[in-house]
Amino acid sequence: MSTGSDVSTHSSEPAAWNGAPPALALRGLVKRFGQTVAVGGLSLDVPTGSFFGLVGPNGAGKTTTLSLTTGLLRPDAGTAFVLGHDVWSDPVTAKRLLGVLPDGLALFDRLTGTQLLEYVGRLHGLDPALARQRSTELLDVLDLAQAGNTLVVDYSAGMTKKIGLACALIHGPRILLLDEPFESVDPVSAATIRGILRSFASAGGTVVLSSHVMALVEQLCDHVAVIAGGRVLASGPLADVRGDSSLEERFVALVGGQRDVGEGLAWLRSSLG
Ligand SMILES: Nc1ncnc2c1ncn2[C@@H]1O[C@H](COP(=O)(O)OP(=O)(O)OP(=O)(O)O)[C@@H](O)[C@H]1O
Repeated sequence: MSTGSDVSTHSSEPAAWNGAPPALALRGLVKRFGQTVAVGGLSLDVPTGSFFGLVGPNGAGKTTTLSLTTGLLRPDAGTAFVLGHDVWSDPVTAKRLLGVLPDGLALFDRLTGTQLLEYVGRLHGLDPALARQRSTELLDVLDLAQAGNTLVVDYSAGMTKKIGLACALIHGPRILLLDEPFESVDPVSAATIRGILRSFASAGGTVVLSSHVMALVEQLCDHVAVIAGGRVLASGPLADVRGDSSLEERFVALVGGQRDVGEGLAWLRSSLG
């Protein structure tokens, strides 16, 4: 397991690999928004073929880190390598390898689900017949077939998440980067998505997901990184990070800050009497 202290020894120098590069190598990523340091010198390796969980408290910098990794946000310092390709100096190659489900994704929501998927497939260079075949299959597997002719703007939150996932999958990426993929998704669809992701990983694909649900991360992921304050507090194989405790206990111990309400919010209780 690596911890925040040894992570700080990474630099933002170009990476050199011993053998095959990892799926993702983040090197000294920094991103500020005004006075806020969202990501403060974050370095992390995601092994190829791993099922990697990113966990951290609200505002820890998970979404910003994923956006820096996918080229959606430009870092103030540092860079990200996708299978050895620098996201900023070789963006086309790097992005072709990625399937991304961003947080609060902006979809072309005046298209129907079918149109959107075929459009995204064509953008990725699929020929029309293949884009259509894959979109039909994805809509079917994700239980969206009935909604294929509905405008995406009229989808529920969970349906929007699922069509976003389908968009991330349609070109057959090597690495999936998924920001809260299970948020708002019903249990049956969640089981389907778990099945899709597991079969992708067991075929050699790499999955990186962020989640606040520790039980889910423990169930799915073989590697995990705990992020807080824009830095990695711990990362490595799940069993090493977790140790003898549950991931949730380890998370709370690392991150701290749990508030005891005590006598506070008295007005909330008194209004009941
Ligand atoms: N576009 C932005 N403008 C200003 N501040 C931002 C912006 N995006 C993120 N931040 C700030 O950067 C920090 C990290 O935010 P980020 O969304 O990356 O955290 P997170 O770990 O994904 O949080 P959550 O679990 O709540 O989704 C927070 O303090 C947030 O307020």
